[in-house]
Amino acid sequence: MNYHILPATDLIKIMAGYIVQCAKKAVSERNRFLVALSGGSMPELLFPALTSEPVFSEINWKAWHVFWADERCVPQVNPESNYYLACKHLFNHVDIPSSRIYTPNTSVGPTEMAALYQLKLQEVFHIKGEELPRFDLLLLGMGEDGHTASLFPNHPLLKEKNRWVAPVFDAPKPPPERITLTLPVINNAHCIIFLITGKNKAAAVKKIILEESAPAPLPAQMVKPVHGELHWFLDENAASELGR
Ligand SMILES: O=C(O)[C@H](O)[C@@H](O)[C@H](O)[C@H](O)COP(=O)(O)O
Repeated sequence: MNYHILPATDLIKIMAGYIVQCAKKAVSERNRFLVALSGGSMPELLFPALTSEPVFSEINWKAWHVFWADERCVPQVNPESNYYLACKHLFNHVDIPSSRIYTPNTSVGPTEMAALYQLKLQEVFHIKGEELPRFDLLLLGMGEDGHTASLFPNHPLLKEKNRWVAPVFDAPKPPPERITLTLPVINNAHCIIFLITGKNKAAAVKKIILEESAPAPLPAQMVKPVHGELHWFLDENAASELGR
């Protein structure tokens, strides 16, 4: 795991630079960039750094294929929707073809929404047989309880082995109904970058980094790419209990 601890403005600049490199590598090796976004504070904090110079022109936006690590089961026009936030802070400012933005269908219930999203992954990643989708980049946040995507502490979905996308009916962070990528898919990514800011995350960050061998690991702690890179970008507030 690689930690980057910096004041918030520098943190976002450096993180944007990593995203540029990751996208360039994917495009040069595989001709496209498969990324999954998160919601929460990330769109507002990070996306303005991607949509403005010097980063904006460094990115081949037409090569992006965009999924979500999780989505809330709310209409897409609802400000609680992760798609809505991505539109506001990213899609409205860049030229990603709309056919490459894979928005979960929120007009059906969580079970069908998750199943349809899994089929979409299968189609776009050209999966046949037993393989797992392999994202070039997953952008993840972490809640103060240590949840990531919509995988919450002590939830049975932390043990999911088969499904790539699962419905959630009981998220402790509202809204309760969501869909989420599961750990096997998350941990199969080429690169995973967490953005974690704010003092309210400091206790969970401390627990994860300094008490690594706790008996019940927090969801964010279970994110360990099998054959990929893991980066944690922490602002000084989130890192404030690390006793550096
Ligand atoms: O839709 C969501 O709720 C998210 O994708 C979720 O996993 C988020 O990333 C964390 O809760 C952190 O959110 P904050 O950055 O707002 O603390």
